[in-house]
Amino acid sequence: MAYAPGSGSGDHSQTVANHYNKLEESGLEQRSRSRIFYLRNFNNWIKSVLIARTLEKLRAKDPKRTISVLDLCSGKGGDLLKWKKGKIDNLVCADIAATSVEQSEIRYNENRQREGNRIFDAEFIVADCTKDRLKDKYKNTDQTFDLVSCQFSFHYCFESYSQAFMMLRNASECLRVGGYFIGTTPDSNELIRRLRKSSGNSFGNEVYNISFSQEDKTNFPLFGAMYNFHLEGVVDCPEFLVYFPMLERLAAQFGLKLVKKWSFAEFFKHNVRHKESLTLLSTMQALEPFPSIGGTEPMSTEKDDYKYAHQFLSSLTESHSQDHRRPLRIGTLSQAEWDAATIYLVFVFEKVEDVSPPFVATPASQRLTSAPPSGNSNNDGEGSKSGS
Ligand SMILES: C[S@@+](CC[C@H](N)C(=O)[O-])C[C@H]1O[C@@H](n2cnc3c(N)ncnc32)[C@H](O)[C@@H]1O
Repeated sequence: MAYAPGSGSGDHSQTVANHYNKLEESGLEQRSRSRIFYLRNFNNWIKSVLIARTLEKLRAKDPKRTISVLDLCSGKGGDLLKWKKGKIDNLVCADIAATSVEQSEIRYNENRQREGNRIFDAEFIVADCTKDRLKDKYKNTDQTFDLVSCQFSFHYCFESYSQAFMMLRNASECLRVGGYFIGTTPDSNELIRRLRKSSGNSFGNEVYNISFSQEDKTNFPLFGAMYNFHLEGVVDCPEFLVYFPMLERLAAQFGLKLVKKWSFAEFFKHNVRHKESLTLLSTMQALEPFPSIGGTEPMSTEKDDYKYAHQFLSSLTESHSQDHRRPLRIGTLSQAEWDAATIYLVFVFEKVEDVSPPFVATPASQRLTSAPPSGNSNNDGEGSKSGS
């Protein structure tokens, strides 16, 4: 199987913007009734931990430093609270969906009022982060960042080489040396592995579905490898495979070096050992109580969806003393939600040098010989891996 050079077949940015603009903001009550209530909370937990750990790393290097953040594709401001908890000083949010940007600005202003102005300063920009140069849009012409975050959105830029180039330019151009570029995005190896296991051109379950329009399961273009992603009640739009070795290569041109890449499963296992992250897991209701708490129905009606939780609980019960009064209860995700969560990976790049970016974009794809992903999930581990 090979990745072939490609430049993307069409412009889907507007389709994506329209989709997110139309998306209603759901209230807490509505969210808690959603089939993916715990999945959404789990994804939020991943982001919270990633953000908190990265801010810790920045502060360990220089405790007194003020912290400026760029949130690329910031959406409706779902991470505003995380930035507040992280006690950052400045935030710039940019997103293509004008309605979302407006909603996030309102949310920020309400928050600022409640806090008597004692929260970070913020700026909100409507922009296509894959086509517009953000440096030209910041209020502060000398703007620099310590952290750039791109959550659940980076994949949109792999529509074409020039879009990926601009996204990385935006991510790195104002990032200071020693700063980090962090994000979450689908793992193309995992998507292709699941696609190949399926009999047709799509796969999924009751909470998510991914369908490819191309018939060929062996060759994918480096850019513009499109699939439709459907997540129950939240997302239904075109996305693009991010071939990670290509991302690393492009990032290197902008002075960004991969520090770490984890699958969500690895990230969870690693961070759940951390006391604060464990506490946060329960505060954020990121896992479903099993067995369910009196009177509440389990999220999934499929008994098999809790097979592993059941086995784990039985093993605990056997080793647990019999005289306790409260029933043993653990946290889990239904299998369908876990399968949707484990499509994703977490990445952390560090800006290691200020480079003059190659502003004339010679498609690196032209220079990349076929570089097959192994078809194995989570196999790249730590550090960088060349794509050719
Ligand atoms: C799944 S949402 C994630 C939002 C936010 N980062 C979060 O984690 O809550 C994807 C976001 O990417 C934005 N987006 C998609 N393509 C974009 C582009 N080309 N430029 C800027 N934003 C884009 C969408 O408008 C949407 O708000």
